[in-house]
Amino acid sequence: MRDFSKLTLKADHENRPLWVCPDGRIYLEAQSPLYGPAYDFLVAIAEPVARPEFVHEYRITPHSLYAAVSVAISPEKIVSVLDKLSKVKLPEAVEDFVKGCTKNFGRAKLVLRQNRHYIESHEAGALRELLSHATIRGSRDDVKEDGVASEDEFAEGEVQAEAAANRAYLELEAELDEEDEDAAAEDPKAPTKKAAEKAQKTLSFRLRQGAAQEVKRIAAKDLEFPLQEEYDFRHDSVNATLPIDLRPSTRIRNYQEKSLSKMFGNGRARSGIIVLPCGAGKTLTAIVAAATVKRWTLVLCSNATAVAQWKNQFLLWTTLDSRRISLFTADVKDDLHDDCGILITTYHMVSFGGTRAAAGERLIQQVKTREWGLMLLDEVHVVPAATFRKVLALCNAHCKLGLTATLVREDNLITDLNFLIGPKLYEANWMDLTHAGHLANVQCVEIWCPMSGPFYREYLRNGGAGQALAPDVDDASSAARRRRLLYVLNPVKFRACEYLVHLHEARGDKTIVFSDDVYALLSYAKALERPAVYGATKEAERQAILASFRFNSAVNTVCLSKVGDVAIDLPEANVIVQVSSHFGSRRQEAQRLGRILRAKPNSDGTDGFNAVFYTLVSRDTDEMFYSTKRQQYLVDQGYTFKVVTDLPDRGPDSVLNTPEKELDLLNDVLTSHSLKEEEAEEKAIKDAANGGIDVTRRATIAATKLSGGEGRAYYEYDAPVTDASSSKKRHRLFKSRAAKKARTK
Ligand SMILES: Nc1ncnc2c1ncn2[C@@H]1O[C@H](COP(=O)(O)OP(=O)(O)OP(=O)(O)O)[C@@H](O)[C@H]1O
Repeated sequence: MRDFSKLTLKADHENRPLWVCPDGRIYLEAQSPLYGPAYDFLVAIAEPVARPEFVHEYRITPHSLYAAVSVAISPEKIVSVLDKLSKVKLPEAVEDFVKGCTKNFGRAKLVLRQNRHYIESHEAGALRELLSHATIRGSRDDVKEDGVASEDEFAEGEVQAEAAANRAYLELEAELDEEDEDAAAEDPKAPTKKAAEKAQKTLSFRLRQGAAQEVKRIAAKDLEFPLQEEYDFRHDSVNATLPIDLRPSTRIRNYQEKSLSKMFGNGRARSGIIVLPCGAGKTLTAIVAAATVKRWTLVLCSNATAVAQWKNQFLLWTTLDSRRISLFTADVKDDLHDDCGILITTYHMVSFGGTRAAAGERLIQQVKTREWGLMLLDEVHVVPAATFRKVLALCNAHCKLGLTATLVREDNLITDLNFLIGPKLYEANWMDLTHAGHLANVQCVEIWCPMSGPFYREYLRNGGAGQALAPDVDDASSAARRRRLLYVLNPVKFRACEYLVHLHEARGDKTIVFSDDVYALLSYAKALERPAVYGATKEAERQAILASFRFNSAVNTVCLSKVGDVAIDLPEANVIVQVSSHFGSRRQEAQRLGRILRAKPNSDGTDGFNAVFYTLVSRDTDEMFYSTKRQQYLVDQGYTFKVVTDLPDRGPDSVLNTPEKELDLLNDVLTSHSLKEEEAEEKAIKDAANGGIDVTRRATIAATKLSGGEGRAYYEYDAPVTDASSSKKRHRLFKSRAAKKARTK
């Protein structure tokens, strides 16, 4: 419990939009006339935590401050603007935190010259602090042979190396000491010519090949000394220029411009991450960055389909000659352009450690030895941490731009991204983009489906709702799988899905039925008589199904497995019916919603919504808990979930309209223990990513975290579950428990 009652309100607090709390939390009133400028400022200096309709929550963290300072917002400015916008007197703790966290920012830089990394600083003390860490010291290359570091100074050191391994460090130590002494001896009020020269002098030391990443990580994490990465591309006289310009018809939107202005703030290119919702145009934003830097550009995608899409987008938005774009995938290995060009490939193609064919080997050597001007990293949230690190260690780029829709991962690479790529440069607000018409206005609906009696009985026998496994069920993992199938194929849920598919087809909508479980997906597709695309679907068949969904008005529904979460482009889709989801993954939920986020004209004009995201959840099962957890990210972006407890079904027209058919389905579920479809799916997803991009990482979460409705916003339609009429729809086990509880009260 946080008590902020001692904050001192300013007299004119009504005119100010922020509450700044001593623990670094900031609350923004979204109705304030100053919302626009306050939002722009906050998004630059703090992390958005939740942005529902009326009050947004942000938090100042060392990373967010690092990002702010790297886009040239000084600590003094952060403090003064916060104070100006705050309704309360700025807490001292906040001021101290800002100053403490930012004291080292911008003091040293990591720069690339002739394909080698250097740490540069104007301050001797900064380099000494960095070199005080044994690993950084050990990562230092010989400083004398490159001639870049001020050789005279380093050579003047009086300390003799006692051990060969320590030699370079000791020399630098001595030089840095001398530099400090000189500086202290000078009168700060009347700087001499020598002092002025010294102030301009850039000290640097060179790092061993491949050590830059680790040095950056240690500097940021252990020494709280983030190394800035900037590329002065306009004055790069070493690397060739790429003849790339935007087409005259290309117009970028204001949020795309804003994100780019953070990247190119001072005429140099800064490394970092741009976070834009799915469908908001990350690709074009990155293409504009490439057209600004105009140097060798390496684009890394999560799979081969995305590689082809990127090439098309470069040709669509720019005047670049297609011969300057090379692709590197399992099937295509274009040579790099002789002069200057763009290479589009996948993370896996670069990180692959096995034996390559001659063409692949030749290309990868070029990738490794080239000094890339810009590296564009697509979908940074889905790449496995090890692959990511390997790719970044292999390729040297002056500037790295990461792109993502959701800066959430179920592993801890998110904090690592701050030093592997750079700080978050910009994060757009989903709701602002929706209101401006750049994204579809999506209505999120959760439909609670009671379990049918026989299915629930089996669910409990197999260990559902905290029950012990029935004596004849001995294999816990098969039981878990069976439980999952039982709630996914719950006949009530099936009929709800059938109803929605028919409803939206009649309205001329384009509907995607999503199921993570392939067995369930195929069962739904077969019963609904609609096409399905999943991991094992052959490429030609997949293309044919997706093309007919997009362009044939007679094919308005497609069933998709998790292969559809990334790199399947279906801009026409405006309805999602999610029948099965992968545990509690917030990222996957956001990505799925992203499939229907492309801006579209109102299809029916109801309530201003032009897309619907239905999640069907079997009541009183584990799915309820997972669903809450999954929705958290979207709730934080301002989406509200309407809960519907009583959806009509197709009655006698349903394909599951008799108890006998339900029992047949139950029988199928109970006899289908095999995991082979799931294994085939995993393999196909990996193959699609050229062997190894894990898009299905499972979350390991404490059970307690699954149970709370923390921060969840929803409206319940129809009768609330606690009222007497709704208890009729409850499963009898819960009814008898509720009755027992009532009796004991
Ligand atoms: N400035 C713009 N002007 C016109 N169209 C744009 C603009 N920016 C993006 N678009 C269009 O918006 C659509 C979505 O763009 P894009 O595929 O880059 O989005 P994304 O953010 O990468 O989405 P996803 O995460 O789903 O891949 C594309 O059809 C693109 O052509």
